This record gives sequence, structure tokens and C-alpha cells, in this order.
Amino acid sequence: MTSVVTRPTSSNYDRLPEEVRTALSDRLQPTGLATPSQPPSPPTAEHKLPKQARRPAASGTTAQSSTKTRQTAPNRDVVVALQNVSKQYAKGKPALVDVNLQMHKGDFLFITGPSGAGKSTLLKLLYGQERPTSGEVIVEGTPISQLRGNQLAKVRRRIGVVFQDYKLIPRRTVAENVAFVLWAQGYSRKEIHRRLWPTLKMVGLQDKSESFPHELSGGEQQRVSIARAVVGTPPLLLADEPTGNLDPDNALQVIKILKKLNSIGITVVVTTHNEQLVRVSNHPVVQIKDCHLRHVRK
Ligand SMILES: Nc1ncnc2c1ncn2[C@@H]1O[C@H](COP(=O)(O)OP(=O)(O)OP(=O)(O)O)[C@@H](O)[C@H]1O
Repeated sequence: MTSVVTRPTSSNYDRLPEEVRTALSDRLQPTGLATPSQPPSPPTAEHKLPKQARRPAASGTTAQSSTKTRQTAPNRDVVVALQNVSKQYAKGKPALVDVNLQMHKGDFLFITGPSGAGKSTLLKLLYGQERPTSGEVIVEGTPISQLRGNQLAKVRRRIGVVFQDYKLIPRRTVAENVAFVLWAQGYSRKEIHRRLWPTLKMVGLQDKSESFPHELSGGEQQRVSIARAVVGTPPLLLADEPTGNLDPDNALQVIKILKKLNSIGITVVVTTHNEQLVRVSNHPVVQIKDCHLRHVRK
């Protein structure tokens, strides 16, 4: 396929809207533009993991909110864990109290709860945007609560994040929005193209690659943001209210894509207010209420 993308420069990165820069900052290579060695393959519907690497979605996720310390045994299969995590912002009452959560490779988890319950806070703790007041967050075996700078950025590049309000770069095409993160991490042009097209196809946007965000529907914009989150093949995908701005059909389509990604081995965490979506799915559900986490469906 011909190239429809142009490499951004540091000066045009500086001109990006503040919120887009913030959303992408964890993706950017802090120094140099080294091509990552042996990059994993991009996600495609056809992409299959070896059987032993898969895990039934409902079996692995464990969640509890308790006063007992629960150490996670070293386990290669655990993608992310919260251990006795509490979070209190500088102002106000506690957001989360003594939360334990463990997710294995291939799990899919819905997090529900009323507005202000702490759903976004939990996701921010998982990708290191917020630090726990006490307890520990472990991503692929690495405790992250004390990490800073390059070390934290390295962990965060292993996590794809989808936001309710998409956070796309307005003056960049669909292809450029998706490719941007790979450019910033120093991937070669060839590797970017190898990843870009199957990822756009996977979200059904191969025909919109040259469109700009304002030329897309809300559902399409959200699918661009999903493509951007997974084009680097992260083992963990966090989606914060990904269907919050969408009508029921588009919401279902987004959930279908997240399920497809989960079926190829990506661990997926989705926060949602949408009871209907949760009802029609058979994935595990936890609820945050009064700062505590509890299982609604295992
Ligand atoms: N940066 C912050 N500083 C102070 N308090 C905060 C901050 N971010 C969130 N909070 C508070 O923490 C609590 C949990 O907020 P959070 O955004 O995690 O809730 P939520 O469940 O995602 O809500 P919603 O469904 O409305 O998005 C709320 O009481 C909120 O006011």
C-alpha cells in the first residue's frame, strides 16, 4: 500500500493540543529514535496465540477488597495486580480503600460503579498516572508505584489506553494518528506500515485512513483511538468508558472489537456505566462502591 503518512517532527509534536500530548506522553521514547528489536506482530483478527498461552476469560481475574495482605506469588501469567491499594487524593475523602485485583493473560474485566466511585482512578493507578497512597501496583511482575521517568515510560508503553473522548490529533489523518505512537518510539517506516494496515483493518477503518478526525463519526473516532492503543501490541489494554459517548450500535461495535482483541490474548479492562453492555456480556464484572471493590460476576 502506498504511504499516506508523514513522519512528525519534534516541532510539530510540540504544537499538538496539550491534552493530546498528555495522552501520548507515556508512549514517547525519551531519548533517540532506536528501532525496537524484534517487535511483536500487530494485532489482526487472524492472529492466533498458541493454545497454552490462552486462558478462559472468566477463570483468572480475582478481585477483593479486604484488610488481609495478599502477596502475589511470582507468576509469569499475571499481567497486572493491585495489592492492598488505597488512594486518597490531596483533597476530599478516600477514592479507593484496600483494593486487591489480579488479572491474568487473556482476562477481560468490566469495572462498574456510580459516578465518582473511583473507576478512572483505578485505571490511572494501573498505568501509573496516579500513585497509590498505600499498597502496590504490579505490571508484568514490576512494582510500579515508585517508578519515574524512563522506567515508568517503559512500563507504560506495554499498556494501551482508550479514552472516552478519544484524544485524537485534530490535524492528522487516521493513519497518522495511529502511526504517531510508533514513530515516536522509533519504529522503522517498514515496521510502521506492517503494523498500521492490519490494525486499521481490524477496526474496520482501512477505507478511512486518509480522513481527518472531524470527518469521522464518534464511533469511528473511538475505533481510531482503539487502533492507536493496540498498534504497538501491548499485552494490557485499558479502556475508560470507551462507549460513554456512543449510541447503542456503535457501543456494541466497540465492545466487539475489544472482545476480538481479547480473543488474541490481550488482557482487557473496561470501565463502564452501561448496564446493558455488561448484561449482554459473559465476562467477569467488578463494582466499585463506597471505595471498595466487589465481584458482581466471576
Ligand atoms: N485529581 C484529583 N484530585 C482530587 N480528587 C480527585 C481527582 N481525581 C478524582 N478525584 C476524586 O476521586 C473520586 C473518584 O473519581 P474517579 O474519576 O476515579 O471516579 P469515576 O468512577 O471514574 O467517575 P465517573 O464515572 O464520573 O467518571 C471522586 O470523588 C473524584 O472527585
